[in-house]
Amino acid sequence: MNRVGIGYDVHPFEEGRPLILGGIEIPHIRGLKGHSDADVLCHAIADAILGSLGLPDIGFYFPPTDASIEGICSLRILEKCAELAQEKGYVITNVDSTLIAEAPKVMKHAAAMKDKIAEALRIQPDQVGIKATTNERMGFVGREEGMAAMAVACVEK
Ligand SMILES: Nc1ccn([C@@H]2O[C@H](COP(=O)(O)O)[C@@H](O)[C@H]2O)c(=O)n1
Ligand SMILES: C[C@@]1(CO)OP(=O)(O)OP(=O)(O)OC[C@H]1O
Repeated sequence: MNRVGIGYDVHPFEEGRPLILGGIEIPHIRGLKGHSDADVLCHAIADAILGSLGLPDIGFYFPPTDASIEGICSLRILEKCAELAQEKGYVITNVDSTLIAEAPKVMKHAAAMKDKIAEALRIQPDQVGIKATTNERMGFVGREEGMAAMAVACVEK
């Protein structure tokens, strides 16, 4: 059986934090705000996988109220998603994602992000899609107030 899930996330920028996307630190003048490392791309991918498995969303497994996960590396969240898929007898066929951000340009880091995400999900880098677009200067992304990400995941058993 094949199943598909979707995920979406958004985080505001915050001065003085590192910018973590796809499990790597990307040079930029500021990072994203969050209870976790605020890796908006990994969060969208996590929700896509959880959705494909018919499970509750990321906040169920990693509640924003849980002080013990403050600053958690979102690759750990993807590892949990891979565990849950395995427990339910599914393999992750592929994930695809789009980061929506005015700046910085991220595609030069796509290969490094794919490697990290694939390792956490126990799949191959070519099973991980990463794309990026600006928001053509429109809306909160266009004003550089934050970033958004969307993702889909396919699983099979
Ligand atoms: N944060 C971003 C946004 C975009 N890119 C790359 O630039 C290309 C053009 O983006 P437009 O929004 O102007 O269409 C896009 O296809 C990406 O390759 C990026 O690297 N980082
Ligand atoms: C993983 C969590 C934990 O607080 O990360 P946050 O940084 O709060 O990010 P968000 O995408 O708003 O919600 C997911 C949360 O469950």
